[in-house]
Amino acid sequence: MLNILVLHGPNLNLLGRREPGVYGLATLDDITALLEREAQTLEAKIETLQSNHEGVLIDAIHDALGKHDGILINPGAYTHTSVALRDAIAGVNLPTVEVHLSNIHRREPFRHHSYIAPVAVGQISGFGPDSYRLGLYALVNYLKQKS
Ligand SMILES: O=C1C[C@@](O)(C(=O)O)C[C@@H](O)[C@@H]1O
Repeated sequence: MLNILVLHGPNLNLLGRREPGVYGLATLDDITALLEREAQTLEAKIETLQSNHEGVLIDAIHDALGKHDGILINPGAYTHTSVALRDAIAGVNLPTVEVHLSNIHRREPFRHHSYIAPVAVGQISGFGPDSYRLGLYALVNYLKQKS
């Protein structure tokens, strides 16, 4: 059974009350429940972590080696700032899919650039909680085709 690490970056613990006009009303628990259901359908397993700290996310990526087959990540604002997160993903070389609730490309210019995208298999952006569901689906299918 494929084992996927789901990572959420800073401020995503506030989902549900954080800028609902941009991010909607779903909480992180709602998204985890959605992903658990999708994982069951795909016959995959997920493990979830949210952190507001760059180093904790980097450690989790390192720890994924040998434990997880792929990574689904919403890096939050670290998308646009973190060379270290990008290097961690490149370093472990585990297939990674980047997701965003909002469409980062139709928002402020500083959100248009992602340090993560060049080291990801792909990016899904703009579909609210469905970005995660579609991302998990795409990642699992990618891994199944590879093996
Ligand atoms: O924290 C976030 C959330 C986000 O990653 C999204 O899911 O739409 C988009 C980022 O620009 C922002 O900093």
